[in-house]
Amino acid sequence: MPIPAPIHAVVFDLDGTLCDSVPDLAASANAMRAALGFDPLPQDVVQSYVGDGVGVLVHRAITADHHGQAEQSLWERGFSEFVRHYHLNIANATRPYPQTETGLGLLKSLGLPLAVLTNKSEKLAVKLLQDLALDGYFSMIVGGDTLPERKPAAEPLLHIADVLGVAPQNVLMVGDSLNDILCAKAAGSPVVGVTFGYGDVSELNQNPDTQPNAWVDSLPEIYEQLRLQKQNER
Ligand SMILES: O=C(O)COP(=O)(O)O
Ligand SMILES: [Mg+2]
Repeated sequence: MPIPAPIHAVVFDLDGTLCDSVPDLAASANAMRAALGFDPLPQDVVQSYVGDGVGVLVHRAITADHHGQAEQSLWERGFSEFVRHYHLNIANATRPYPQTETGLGLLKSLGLPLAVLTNKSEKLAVKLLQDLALDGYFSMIVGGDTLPERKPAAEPLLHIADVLGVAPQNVLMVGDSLNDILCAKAAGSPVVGVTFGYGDVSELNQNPDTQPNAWVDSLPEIYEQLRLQKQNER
């Protein structure tokens, strides 16, 4: 399925879209669990806890349950231990996906402003993008605590569209998970899913409400589609 034209700006999710951050998130979740006296969790279990920000990740990692709510004082100890450890180790093993930099460079060559919209806190997102040397590609970085609401709400994407001066229907959201797709649909923006992230592609495809406009296996595929769009506009 083609991406609806015209696209005047592209907004990227971070974890599972621009970079594989699960190894460091799992290491920090397990450092936190060790500090609280709990056994470590496997990396794929921690992966299933990613996408709603660090506060929710800490609840899930303490209770070892996707829907779990830790007791308040335990959560506070866990949260401060997680953030302390993660801040120091945020880019130990986290790397951009193989085609991330190529894709961002190609999209910038089309003259499109690029932004990041993540549920990570803004401070951690900025640090991670700086440590991965990706920050220079983006005109804006919006985190889960930048505004009163975070993904899947439309607010942060509408805010980015507003600041960039682009109508929401001309902003393309690129993400790996349900929250990215729901946020884009709520904002009235087209959305592309990446098949290499943490979302479940077949589950998301089962329902039109959670299905993106298109799927790609790499970011340069988005460039190819937008380049053809631009050619056809001339
Ligand atoms: O859960 C998080 O901390 C962030 O996840 P996201 O970058 O995919 O929004
Ligand atoms: Mg993601």
